[in-house]
Amino acid sequence: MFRVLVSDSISEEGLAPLQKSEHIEIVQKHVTEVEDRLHEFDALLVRSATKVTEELLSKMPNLKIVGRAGVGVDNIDVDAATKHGVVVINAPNGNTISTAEHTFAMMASLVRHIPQAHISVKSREWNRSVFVGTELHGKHLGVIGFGRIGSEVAKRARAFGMKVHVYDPFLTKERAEKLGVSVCTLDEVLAVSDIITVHTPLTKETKGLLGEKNLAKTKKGVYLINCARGGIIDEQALVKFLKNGHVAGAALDVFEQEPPGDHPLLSLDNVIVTPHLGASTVEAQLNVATQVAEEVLQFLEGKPVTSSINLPTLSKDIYEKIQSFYNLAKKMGMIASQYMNVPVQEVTVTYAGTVADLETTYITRSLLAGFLKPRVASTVNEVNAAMIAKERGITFGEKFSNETHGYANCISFTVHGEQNTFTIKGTHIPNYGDRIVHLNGFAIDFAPEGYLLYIEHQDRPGMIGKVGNVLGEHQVNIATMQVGRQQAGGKAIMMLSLDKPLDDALLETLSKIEDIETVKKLEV
Ligand SMILES: NC(=O)C1=CN([C@@H]2O[C@H](COP(=O)(O)OP(=O)(O)OC[C@H]3O[C@@H](n4cnc5c(N)ncnc54)[C@H](O)[C@@H]3O)[C@@H](O)[C@H]2O)C=CC1
Ligand SMILES: O=C(O)C(=O)COP(=O)(O)O
Repeated sequence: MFRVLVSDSISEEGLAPLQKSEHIEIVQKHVTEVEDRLHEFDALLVRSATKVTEELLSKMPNLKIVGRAGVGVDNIDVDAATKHGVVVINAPNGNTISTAEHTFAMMASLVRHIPQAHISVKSREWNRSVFVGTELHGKHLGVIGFGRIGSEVAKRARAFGMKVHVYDPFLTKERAEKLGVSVCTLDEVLAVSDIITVHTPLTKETKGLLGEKNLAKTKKGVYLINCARGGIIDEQALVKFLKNGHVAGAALDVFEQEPPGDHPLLSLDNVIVTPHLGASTVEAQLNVATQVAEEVLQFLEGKPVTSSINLPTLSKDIYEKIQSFYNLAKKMGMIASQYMNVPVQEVTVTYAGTVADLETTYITRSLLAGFLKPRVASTVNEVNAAMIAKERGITFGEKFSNETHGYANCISFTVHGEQNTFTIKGTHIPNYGDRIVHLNGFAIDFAPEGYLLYIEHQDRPGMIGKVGNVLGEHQVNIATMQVGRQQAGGKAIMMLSLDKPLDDALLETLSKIEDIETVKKLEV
């Protein structure tokens, strides 16, 4: 049974995929109302109100996934989530149209003074001359951030006969041409626009992007719109430029602090505001809730997520292709880690054959997670494996090669310790399974599963019998056994799979058999 905490107001209808599952219990309460139960939850669903902080995450040790029913994840400490091995997903497309429409509603309201006129008429006034507006037709619209919402705003602006100038450092000319907008530098947008609307995420680069310096580069009488994130337009600077008349008016759906409290902006007549309503439509809420509910359900069922913020995203098709390698890699990592139970500085994974054409980043993360699992007390998985490796000073690299050793695909994993190096090679054979085909310089062939016993010894007659006897005497049944050697009479290895785990005393007994050099138990 999985428990999902829905902390913000999320469409009931959208939660249906989760509600239908008999393996899921949904609790719809704010995180602060279930302080004493936080450790029970496997998934957390939020909008922009709940702050998913490091502190909250550390109170939720069972948490596996945070679903943001919306776009912006600035209320989620994604680095902390990654550190805790918690996947963060969002619903990037579901509220695009609603937010673009809201931006447009704000733009029309702003230049035609609709909110102010509305209040005036409701106050029994009839002041037509005070509310003379300007047309949108023929005006220059500056769009800063030309992603999903910015481009939908631009389409609507073109339909209104506006000229659209776009600044987005990641925008290709090709995409801009397709949408009939002109690509500009930030300074060009600032200089030419009658109205500027921002549609970027809030990042180090965009925080205060429209501050005093850049506002001074705008046309006198410019209108500004922010339906993206509070802080992209610096609020203090905005107050100054509204008061001195350089900025004719501003329409704000978002604020640096939400709610903004008694902010000076709210006292200015040329500022119109809404309480973060961009995504608040029935349609958008249904879309985003359905999207995250479906993804969370899939994830809890062990399937891939498609809109993860802190994992490489995979389509279902690609996931199905890599799944076998992903499992094989994890097991190889676990074996290597237990074999080299010493400090490790560097690991390298090499892909050859069909696997080399797949999304190997994901496979490498799985391998690293398997490798770190026996070494790390806290949760380690594909989400945080790279971060934990880095924290522990383990460098890791990916290579590609043509050496398949006769298999259709081959993954090699080399671990460099202070004194020695260990290499394991594995392959996945469809309809047969995972096989380890090379271990520390020996050709071998075994399934990486269950309780394994690895022995390095001198190749002498009777070695197998001696090991079999000791195990038999201690009631340990051998399920399978594989041997390998470099040359007759030289160094040899045995890999046994056992029906139960070995205790350390028995391991000690085995290591004392003459000509046995190394004994290791490996659990996969
Ligand atoms: N008011 C509301 O209720 C809602 C607000 N939003 C917010 O709207 C914003 C845009 O959302 P989407 O269009 O879905 O995101 P998106 O990711 O599709 O687009 C963002 C664009 O900003 C561009 N960008 C990034 N850094 C930039 C910079 N320094 N200068 C200029 N451009 C930059 C990116 O290249 C990208 O094209 C986000 O902040 C999101 O959180 C989204 C939905 C609802
Ligand atoms: O999706 C976004 O980025 C939004 O800002 C929408 O926020 P909300 O879900 O309405 O609290």
